[in-house]
Amino acid sequence: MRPTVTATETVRRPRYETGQVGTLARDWLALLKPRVISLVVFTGAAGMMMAPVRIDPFTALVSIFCICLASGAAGAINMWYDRDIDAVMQRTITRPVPAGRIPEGEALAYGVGLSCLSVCLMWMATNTLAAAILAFSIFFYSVIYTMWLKRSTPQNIVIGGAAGAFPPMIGWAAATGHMAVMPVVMFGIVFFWTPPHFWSLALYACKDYGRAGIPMLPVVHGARHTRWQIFLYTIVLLAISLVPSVMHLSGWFYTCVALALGLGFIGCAIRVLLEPQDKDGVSLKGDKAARVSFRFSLAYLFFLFCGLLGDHFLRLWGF
Ligand code: HEM
Ligand SMILES: CC(C)=CCC/C(C)=C/CC/C(C)=C/COP(=O)(O)OP(=O)(O)O
Repeated sequence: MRPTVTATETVRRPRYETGQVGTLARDWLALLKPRVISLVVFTGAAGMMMAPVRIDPFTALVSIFCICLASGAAGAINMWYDRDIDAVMQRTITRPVPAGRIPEGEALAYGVGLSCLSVCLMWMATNTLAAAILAFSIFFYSVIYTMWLKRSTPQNIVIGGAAGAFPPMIGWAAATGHMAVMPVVMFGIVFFWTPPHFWSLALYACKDYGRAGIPMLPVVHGARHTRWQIFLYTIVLLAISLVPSVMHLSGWFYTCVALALGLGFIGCAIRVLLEPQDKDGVSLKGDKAARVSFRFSLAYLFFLFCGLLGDHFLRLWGF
């Protein structure tokens, strides 16, 4: 059942400029959440490059394009379904569907159409395993996370985070046609990265989520509890990120990168924990530490996977 949104505060709705082709194209692009796609695609490409086989450049490009399409399609379905809550959150009110610039039916058709296209193309270009995981990721993000977990439990992104962790496995499967330990470890890294990534943002977007009636962790259990959870997850993340080193899947270069980034992320989490706050844990400093932690999370994942790739190629070239 679709919960009723309780809008208790009014939010500013921007003026819509009509008749501009560029503006319209930007809206269709915005439906795909392009900045999120960039990192999702990078993790998928990293999974593909870590695979111990040669994949021909054309197939590699098509596979990466399919991950890009699928991630965007899932984002469009997410924005179609969430149009009611996006319309009451300051952060999302300008999105094309709640702002009325793209009709909801067209957004849904776009998301479903691109989903089918991405899976079919992946299947034709690579193999059944890669296409199946791709289809499952779309289903997991748009149905399991968006339609079910997001509105029903504060553990929504812990479980739902699996959707965003599949791309390295998809990349690997596209290159090899089977699974192995390395892509599963990469899945684990993204899986445990997602909670500190998202909860850092949730700390400063808490009012928005509360207004929309979404049970995000800080809304349900408060900011103090969320700060501790971020800290604990960064510790678990450091441990998981060292699994490739412990299992001798990576060498000294990756170990150094993972240690430095992991300690950096824990440092951010400690700053979030110690930030001046009121008795409920609400920041007295405009959530500065949480904003830094969110930005760091993005850099963390990018550079950690760069570390894995760097190590892989260093070893391949005999260093
Ligand atoms: C279910 C898991 C996830 C949740 C709930 C989540 C949540 C969010 C939210 C709410 C934002 C802010 C978006 C906005 O303001 O429009 C964001 C930004 C971002 N997320 Fe995540 N995220 C998840 C997983 C991922 C994954 C797996 C990746 C990539 C591997 C990722 C990459 C990014 C990037 C790059 C941004 C910045 C976008 C920008 O600059 O506008 N996220 N995330
Ligand atoms: C290949 C494939 C299908 C990949 C999917 C990748 C994936 C799960 C990305 C999640 C990214 C994201 C911004 C989630 C936020 O959703 P939200 O609805 O909580 O955030 P919002 O409030 O900004 O809409």
